[in-house]
Amino acid sequence: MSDVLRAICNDTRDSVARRRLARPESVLRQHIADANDQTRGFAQALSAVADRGHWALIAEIKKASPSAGLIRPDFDPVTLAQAYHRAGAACLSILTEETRFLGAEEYLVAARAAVPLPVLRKDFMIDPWQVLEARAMGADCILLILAALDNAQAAEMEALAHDLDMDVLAEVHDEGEMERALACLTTPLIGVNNRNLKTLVTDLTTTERLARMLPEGRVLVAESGLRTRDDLARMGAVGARRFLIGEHFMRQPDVEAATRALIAP
Ligand SMILES: O=P(O)(O)OC[C@@H](O)[C@@H](O)c1c[nH]c2ccccc12
Repeated sequence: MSDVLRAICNDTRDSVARRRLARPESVLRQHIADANDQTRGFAQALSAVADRGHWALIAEIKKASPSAGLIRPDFDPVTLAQAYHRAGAACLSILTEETRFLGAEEYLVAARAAVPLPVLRKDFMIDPWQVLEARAMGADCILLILAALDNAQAAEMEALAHDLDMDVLAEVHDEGEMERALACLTTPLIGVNNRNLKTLVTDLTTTERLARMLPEGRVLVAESGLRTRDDLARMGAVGARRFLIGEHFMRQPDVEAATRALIAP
């Protein structure tokens, strides 16, 4: 069986080596200092919505994916960000991985400038340099995929993100990764990915199984494969109030209407 995650991380390692030559750590740090841009409070924005009893949506901007191929040919990150914002999304998630997801740093920069929402940089973080890069491009939160990291790497990247005032979404897919995330990370945001990144198979019972492992002080983000109000209700039944949804919205001609329809009370 081919391991998609491993292949993507290998490509990412090469691409990071190239990008780092153009913008070494000192350059990124100077850029961050010069920009003097405040982050927007990603976890806080989700809680503000969830605590009022509404579904808190992290709305994803994604042109393509390894499982679906090209999802949205007429892709415009600014139009999509504005539609999500008008529809009441709490936050955005923007793919910056270039090879398999056809993402780009420019998409994140342009979308974030167009709306006041906090933004997750959705990428495969395997090197602390990428955390600085994320902050330099304007990310308010980074994703740490436990399946791609050992505990020491995850903890180091989380500490750096927090130093830079970014939030961290820890992503897990099985019991072992959940235990590791809870043991080595302090972030409240625990994402359960219903999609196995090694096989790309999606199964909503993943969140149902892992939700019960969450202790007090951590909050669940249900990720991937969510398309219907029934899906959200199912995730809600095990305590999820926060959802990360991309492909379903990217396939809709009217993204604003589809977003409203899914998260309406
Ligand atoms: O498009 P979906 O099935 O609604 O899923 C969104 C998001 O969860 C998915 O893009 C994702 C979750 N974890 C990831 C890690 C890397 C790349 C992508 C992802």
